[in-house]
Amino acid sequence: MLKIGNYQFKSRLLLGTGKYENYHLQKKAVEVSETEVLTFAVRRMNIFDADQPNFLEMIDVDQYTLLPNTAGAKNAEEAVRIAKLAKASGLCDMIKVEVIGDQKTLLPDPIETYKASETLLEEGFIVLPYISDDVILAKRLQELGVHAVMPGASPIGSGQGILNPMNLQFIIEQATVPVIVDAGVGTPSDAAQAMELGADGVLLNTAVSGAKDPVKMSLAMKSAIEAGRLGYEAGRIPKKEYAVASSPTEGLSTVES
Ligand SMILES: CC(=O)[C@@H](O)[C@H](O)COP(=O)(O)O
Repeated sequence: MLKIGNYQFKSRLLLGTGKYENYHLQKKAVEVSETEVLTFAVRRMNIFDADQPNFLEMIDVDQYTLLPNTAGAKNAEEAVRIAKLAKASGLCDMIKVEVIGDQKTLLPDPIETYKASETLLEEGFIVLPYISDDVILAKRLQELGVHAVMPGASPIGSGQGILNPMNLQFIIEQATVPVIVDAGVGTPSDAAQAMELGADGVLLNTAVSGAKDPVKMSLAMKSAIEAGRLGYEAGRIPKKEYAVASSPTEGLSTVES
């Protein structure tokens, strides 16, 4: 079970809701993923305009936890405003804090993310900050009281996979809250790697929405995350420098020639 604040999820895959070719394809991709959490950018979705098409109308919203995110915010003040708007509209009290500090790399601003998280915690939100794979920032945020940390594998939408597995491992080793690897996952093996490292979950969007066959990729991601988690729980064998025979050679009668 993935536990974030007072929420519990069987699935460890969290899906974004942007950039699909059409809503029908998206609906199918979401269904096969068996995700329980869908994140969406409050500012970019037409949730406040009844005349505009809205993906949420396509699905049974009661089946999902809708995780609003503050994408589009450039500072803490904007992120807090977006989060409050989402909460006031009756959406989830969980918020993915996303404050982008640079439009070219789309990397999160650590200082504004920290400030926004602090205010939102004071306001009673369940706070999930999206951060770079910064070990110390993850530690400081969890000391602040956030409910999960969401380090990026690589830049949003880049599909480059986990660029610094050592940093992720350090974040996971010291974690007292769930670690959700968020952004940059390109392939099922990236997602499996995150889970094998001990991540509690993976949030992804582009790898599925941009795939040639999003429905198939969604299924592949689901399987990879489950396999990676199983592998982590099973415990990998230690790496050795030299070969060790797989078949036991001791205690066997030797065949003389
Ligand atoms: C949907 C969402 O929240 C994105 O900001 C997220 O970070 C996903 O990134 P990818 O598109 O790289 O999976």
